[in-house]
Amino acid sequence: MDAKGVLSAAPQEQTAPLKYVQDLAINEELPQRYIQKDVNVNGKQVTADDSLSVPTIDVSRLTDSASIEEKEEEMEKLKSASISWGMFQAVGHAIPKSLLDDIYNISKQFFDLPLEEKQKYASSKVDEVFDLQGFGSDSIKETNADQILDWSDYLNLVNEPIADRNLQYWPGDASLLNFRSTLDEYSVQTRSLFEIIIKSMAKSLGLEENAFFDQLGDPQIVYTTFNFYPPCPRPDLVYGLKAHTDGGAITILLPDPEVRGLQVQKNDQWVSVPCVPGALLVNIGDSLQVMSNGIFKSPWHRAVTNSERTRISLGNFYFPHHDREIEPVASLIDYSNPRKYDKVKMKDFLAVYYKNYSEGKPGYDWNSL
Ligand SMILES: O=C(O)CCC(=O)C(=O)O
Ligand SMILES: [Fe+2]
Repeated sequence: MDAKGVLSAAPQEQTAPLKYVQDLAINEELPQRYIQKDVNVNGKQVTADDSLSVPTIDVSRLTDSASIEEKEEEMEKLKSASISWGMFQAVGHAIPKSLLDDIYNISKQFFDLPLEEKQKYASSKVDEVFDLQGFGSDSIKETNADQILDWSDYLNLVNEPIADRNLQYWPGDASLLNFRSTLDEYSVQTRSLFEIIIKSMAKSLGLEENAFFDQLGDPQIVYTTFNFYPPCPRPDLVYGLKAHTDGGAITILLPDPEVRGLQVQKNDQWVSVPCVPGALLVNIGDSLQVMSNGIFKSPWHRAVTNSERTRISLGNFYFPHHDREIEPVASLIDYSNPRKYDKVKMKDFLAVYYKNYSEGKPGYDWNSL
């Protein structure tokens, strides 16, 4: 999501953030509540097996500019990546490198603003279900007093539908020139990429191309989250973002072009995701895992910290509308793959998802409640 703050299980007061992590990184000793108790965050669990690497999909080969053979071949790769990893590097996506550079630079400029300026866009308490927007940092939720905090600040925005944008949280030109126009341009382009991917994913399973897309409803909800991870004095003990699954159908992530930090779990091992210039990282979220009846995986992933360099990432999260009900596509249910999930209203799904998220559990365990 994000996850981390955009959603809230129920209307409730939220404890104000203790501090922005950017401040902590400069000024203070590491507070206890960021320290993981039982893991060596950057330790042995990370695989050294070089043959385990996140697959790459050439999106240009999924479009009409490709031959039938190319399309079939790439669709097969997409299917296999979605089943076995739930994550891939998207290349050939037609979004100009200059636009990726612009949106990255704007993100960096936002976090570089003086704190008083950023606080103009600060998240306030949760006043509506599923609505914590703005600039903030991880905070202890009432539902989970033992929560260990993530070493990151964020700016969360509802991006689509455009009518639902809450512009008080969107840095305006007086703070940061071109923030809105650049994010707009980036979002138009990532939306086309999202549609190509989700339709190709349906076709790769032999479904009609809108089988997943239509379940998302109209309007769909798109959240944009900017993640800012300052250098951390104890990267061995502290997560930038604790392990989680994303809740939407698909996430399109612009990872930091130079600083690694994202890790994804595969075969019970953590695999570090390399920086690939010009690529976007796509991952499946819990709602698409449900719609695909568990055939596609919503991967368990996390961001680790480092002691030297700031890292920034930017995610666009494509969600079904809160009022939609989602369920496995009927033709993906059969004797060999019986129904894994009941029909569920997104609102109910998200309430459980967010609770699980803050407790460090996979969101899709909602079905066990
Ligand atoms: O910073 C990253 O690489 C991961 C971000 C992420 O997983 C998220 O925002 O949900
Ligand atoms: Fe994520």
